Amino acid sequence: MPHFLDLLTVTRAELDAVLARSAEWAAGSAEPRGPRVRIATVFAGPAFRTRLAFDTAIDLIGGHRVDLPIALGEREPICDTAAILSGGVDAVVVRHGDDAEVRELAAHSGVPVVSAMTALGHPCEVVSEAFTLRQRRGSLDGLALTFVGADTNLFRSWCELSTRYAITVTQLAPAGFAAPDAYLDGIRARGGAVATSTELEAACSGAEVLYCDGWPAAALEPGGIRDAFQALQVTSAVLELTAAGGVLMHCMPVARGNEVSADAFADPRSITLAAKANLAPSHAAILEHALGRL
Ligand SMILES: NC(=O)NCCC[C@H](N)C(=O)O
Repeated sequence: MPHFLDLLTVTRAELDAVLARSAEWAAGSAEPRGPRVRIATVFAGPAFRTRLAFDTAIDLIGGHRVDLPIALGEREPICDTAAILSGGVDAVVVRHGDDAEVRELAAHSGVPVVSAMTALGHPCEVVSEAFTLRQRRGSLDGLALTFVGADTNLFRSWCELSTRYAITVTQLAPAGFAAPDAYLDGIRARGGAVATSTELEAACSGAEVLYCDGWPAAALEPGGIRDAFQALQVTSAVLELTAAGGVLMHCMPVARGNEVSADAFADPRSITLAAKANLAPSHAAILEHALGRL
């Protein structure tokens, strides 16, 4: 079953096909393939952008979206939810914090399961951001990306992508917020190129992409940790350190004045909003991949 739960269990060839198909959807030149499908969405939280993107994506590929306001694992065993979904829809898109529970759903599912974010990964978002960068520079290979933030789901999906393309991912975070060495070594063992840094200038100098995530909850309180994150804020001056053509991307929602200054976010080098416009086309391609249509 071609589930889409992370970027380690898809091949580079499959990702290439997803990116190529994303370009067709983005250009408005694609037509749905195959018969009409029914796709369930199970989203924890508001998931504003993700709902919008998947609703559009499902519409693009010729599907009907069945939005299910259920909380995975809350009222029945996940295997029972999986059994009902398998009989009722052609694929399931799920946003749920507990990564293991999403994998449990997939393990029991007779239809493809696509992760629309867990605490450990955000593969669809990163594919969409990567698609945006590929459109700009022609290829992903050779990309140097500095991830500004804690060890988050988005950071991990970028690390995973670095095992599929020649991307170097450097995490810039205060001491104590770097991803564990065991995780980073696992990525390296799979061919990924990952590093960590606590030094703003060193980590951002020459980067092609500064990718920001929001602060962890602990950094929102006044005091030491907040100050440590504040010191790594991406400002216009930090953007000046990047390589020629360097860009800023933010996963959103953005907290201006925290991880990024208002002027840096508004800078023409911030391609965040252009990237978000690529969510629907790339998600359409991911769904087609999961449905075996690429
Ligand atoms: N565009 C998005 O889906 N953003 C998600 C925010 C990611 C953040 N690390 C979170 O887990 O809340």
